[in-house]
Amino acid sequence: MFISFEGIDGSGKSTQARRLAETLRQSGRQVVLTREPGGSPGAEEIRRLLVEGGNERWSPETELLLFTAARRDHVERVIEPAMARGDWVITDRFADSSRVYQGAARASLRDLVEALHDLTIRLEPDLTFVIDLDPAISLGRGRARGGIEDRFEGMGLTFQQRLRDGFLALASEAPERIRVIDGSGSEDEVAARVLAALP
Ligand SMILES: Nc1ncnc2c1ncn2[C@@H]1O[C@H](COP(=O)(O)OP(=O)(O)OP(=O)(O)O)[C@@H](O)[C@H]1O
Ligand SMILES: Cc1cn([C@H]2C[C@H](O)[C@@H](COP(=O)(O)O)O2)c(=O)[nH]c1=O
Repeated sequence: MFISFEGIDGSGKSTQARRLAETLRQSGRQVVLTREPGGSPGAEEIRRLLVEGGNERWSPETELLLFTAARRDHVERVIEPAMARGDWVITDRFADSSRVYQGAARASLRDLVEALHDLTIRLEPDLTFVIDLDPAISLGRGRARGGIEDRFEGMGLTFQQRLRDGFLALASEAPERIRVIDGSGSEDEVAARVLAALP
């Protein structure tokens, strides 16, 4: 089973991905918990290029190519081998992040995002949880981690609202794969909603 967690910056994806992995491990399953951009040594190097780039270093097209190259390596080196072993794979972000951040909210690269995905990735999660949260709340969960996430968070409330709309639009296009989880309330409350939405 291949599961992705998606959503705007600070919505609680990493927390919920980790909690689901812990719950599944407690029930005896082998689980690989991973993330994007990154998840494999090569993809983590590409993540550093994106982080160190700052806002001005890469054009939107180059940035999309870097995210896609990182994903290709992650799929080849981590996700597919884990699935071949029969492990569960839980990833904190996958292709829907490119669809929304690069394809919908930031630049008009939607067709290129899909073309690159079809040519080089050709894999979708069995199940995707979009952790949905009002950006006023996620931005309020103030963190200053100094990384790529801050770059997008720094683009403000309007941008984060566009991202949220993008994830909700994707969910309505693929209801068989994507479950929207209310990300408000305590960690425990959100974790219970995720578990209740597992098939
Ligand atoms: N339900 C919750 N209520 C309050 N705080 C939360 C909740 N879930 C997570 N947090 C806190 O909010 C912050 C962001 O959570 P987390 O890192 O899980 O989000 P994220 O969506 O993975 O963020 P990013 O995409 O920016 O990496 C963390 O400090 C985390 O401890
Ligand atoms: C996979 C992927 C990610 N992004 C953006 C989304 C976030 O702002 C950062 C990653 O930060 P996180 O704290 O690790 O979630 O990168 C993107 O724009 N496109 C992508 O494909």
